[in-house]
Amino acid sequence: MKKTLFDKIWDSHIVESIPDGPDILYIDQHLIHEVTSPQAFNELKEREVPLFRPQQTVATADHNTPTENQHLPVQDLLSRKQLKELTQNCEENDITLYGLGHPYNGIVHVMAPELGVTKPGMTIVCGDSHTSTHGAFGTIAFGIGTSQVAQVFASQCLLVEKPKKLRVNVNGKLRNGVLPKDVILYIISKLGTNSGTGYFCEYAGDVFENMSMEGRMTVCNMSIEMGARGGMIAPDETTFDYVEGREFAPKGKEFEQLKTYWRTLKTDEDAVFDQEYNFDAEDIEPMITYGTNPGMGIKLNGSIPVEGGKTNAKALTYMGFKPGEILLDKPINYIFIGSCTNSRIEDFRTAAAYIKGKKKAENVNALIVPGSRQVAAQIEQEGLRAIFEEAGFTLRQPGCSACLAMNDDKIPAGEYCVSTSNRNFEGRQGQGSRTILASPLTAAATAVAGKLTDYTKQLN
Ligand SMILES: CC(C)[C@H](C(=O)O)[C@@H](O)C(=O)O
Ligand code: SF4
Repeated sequence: MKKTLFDKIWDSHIVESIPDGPDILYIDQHLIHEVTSPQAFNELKEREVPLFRPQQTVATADHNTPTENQHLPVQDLLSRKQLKELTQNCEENDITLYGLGHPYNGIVHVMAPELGVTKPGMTIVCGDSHTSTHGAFGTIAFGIGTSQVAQVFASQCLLVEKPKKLRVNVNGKLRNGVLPKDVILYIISKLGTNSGTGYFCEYAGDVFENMSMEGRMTVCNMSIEMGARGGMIAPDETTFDYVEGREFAPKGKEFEQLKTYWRTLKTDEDAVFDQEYNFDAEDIEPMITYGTNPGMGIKLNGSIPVEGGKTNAKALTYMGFKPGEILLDKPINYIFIGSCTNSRIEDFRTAAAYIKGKKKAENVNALIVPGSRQVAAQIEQEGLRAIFEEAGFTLRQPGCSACLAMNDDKIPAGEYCVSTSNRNFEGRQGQGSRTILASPLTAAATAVAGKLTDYTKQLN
């Protein structure tokens, strides 16, 4: 039978299949962070079950971590306690931890790929919904709940129902100034936040084939925002080149052998999907969201839909917008370039290229937060820090930061923030804060103009 990329990886990881029931799936790599691991460790302790394969788990601290003075003891008591707990749990269970201050520390979905922990053909889980990011490498990667974290700790396996299969094809050539973030915001705005429920999504077509790994990660990251369990892109030469030479990537002959296997990881022609959607690259323009879920997206120079039902009315009240309103030229006081969606080096290169020689507007607080220590180091090496600082942007240390305000980086109530993160839920960036999701280029241009602005006119 013809198989999809998803089938190939899934089927090769089945330890046992329960007839008409779930599969027991082998998990190659478990990633953990401070927020969703403590209960799972406690469960193991209570039941006196040892960790089965600690060498297949990697830990980082990212959600609660401060983005300033990371060399000092953490000020916030709750965060300090949680980080200490993570350290202790990792020590007691022989788990490698790249904690705060470690050169490999960063947001879990940024540091694992850049270290070569994430590789094609794997199964990867983490107690975090945006684990879908790793699907960019042609892996089956998805978020799990805390009790499942304990299950993986104890058995390196997961009891899980095989999801249905969905494919989103985008063909053609993207317009100038349209970034991967615009592509995924466009897809979600067209399909809605529930379209992926029960499915695992494969992204296919010219647009993804021509995308960098950073771009592919941005796209796969937001799969969960259309309800999909995960998203993936077939690995190709772009993927292999990215993985090659990374710290934990296989080397030499082993790498070459793996590459031969990885090349087989693509959907067979004529393989059947349960659902399929097609889009034209030429139709995609820079996107922003106007509401309180990531599906409420419009073109940067478009207008808010007039018809939208109750959710829309509630969302618009929260956002302080009106049906039919055009958001271009709307004054914005905060921008945030960061989060596991857009905090990789390419995102900062794009922003810096636009910002270079310009200044942020007086009214704007512009926050730049790299996804990892390695990205921070690259920003330094490539001279991007000077560009950001001369333009009046604030460059901080790595972490989830203002993506979810579990730390000190919060957007004040009532303020708009053009943010490169993935969620615009009520209060997501701080109580009463209003998030407008966008690409790093839209965020950078907003900071310079002090308002939402159509930067495409400035591009040549
Ligand atoms: C804290 C964590 C459980 C959560 C997630 O699962 O996504 C967070 O990362 C988020 O983005 O909301
Ligand atoms: S950056 Fe945001 S979306 Fe990503 S893991 Fe952290 S909190 Fe979740």
